[in-house]
Amino acid sequence: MSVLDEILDGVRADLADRQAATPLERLKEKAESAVPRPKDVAAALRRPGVQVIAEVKRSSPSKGALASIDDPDALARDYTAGGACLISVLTERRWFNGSLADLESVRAAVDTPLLRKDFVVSAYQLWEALVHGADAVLLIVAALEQDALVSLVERAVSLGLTPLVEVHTADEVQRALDAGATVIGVNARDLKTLQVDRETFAKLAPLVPGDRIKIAESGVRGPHDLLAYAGYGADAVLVGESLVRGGKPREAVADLVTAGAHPALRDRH
Ligand SMILES: O=C(O)c1ccccc1NCC(=O)[C@H](O)[C@H](O)COP(=O)(O)O
Repeated sequence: MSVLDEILDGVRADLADRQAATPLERLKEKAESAVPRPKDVAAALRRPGVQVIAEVKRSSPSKGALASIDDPDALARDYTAGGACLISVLTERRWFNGSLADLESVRAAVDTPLLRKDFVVSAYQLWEALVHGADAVLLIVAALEQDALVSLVERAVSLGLTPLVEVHTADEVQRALDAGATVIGVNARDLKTLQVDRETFAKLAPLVPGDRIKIAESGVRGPHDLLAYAGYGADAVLVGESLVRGGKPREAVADLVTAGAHPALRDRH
């Protein structure tokens, strides 16, 4: 069994518990009564230069505990002050020590668009994302059969959520395009082996049509990695570990944003 399979088993078990506690109809009532329409995440990602997506990440399967992050809203404020265009909030509990409460807390703290970073296998999780303040939601191609991926992309869009469709192989790029993805994340991390290969983006980016938004995920240690990804056409980078471990998240994001704003990178869309 791969790491991804293990993660998905736990996700399905925890999801069943939440569905038993809060029926879908209740989520829908909450969404219709008290939730503003999600923000236009694609517009944020299409701003000039290479954008920075900053992640709230306490732990991970590959590195274990990273940072306690007792105050996710304070971290989100630092990310926003540094210039992040989108904040990724890991909500998976067992491996990442995240929660929907984290998403809700960050939503209350900043106006920056938010990505629910989880292992989505059901439309119920899209409604959860909406109700807890997300503007975008991660859909991992490797975790989904094609019919489920197509259905979840359509459902997310119908709810106003921007699907960030994550790939790691050429076949998954094609599946993402076939599903209508407009925002494609290329994860340098193989979710089955946990190995990080920063060359993955260079290999797959040419397969993504120029009218789609390309995000380079994982392995960004600093501005040099952002510039390397930019050289292969990244519109944005998604960064977790180096930000939560570095001790100065606002400054670290600002350094990445400055690199992404280099004049040579401005006219890219
Ligand atoms: O980070 C992991 O170990 C991991 C393992 C299995 C599935 C997903 C995983 N991480 C989610 C991500 O993709 C990263 O959190 C995100 O791309 C940021 O990566 P990094 O900057 O390297 O922390």
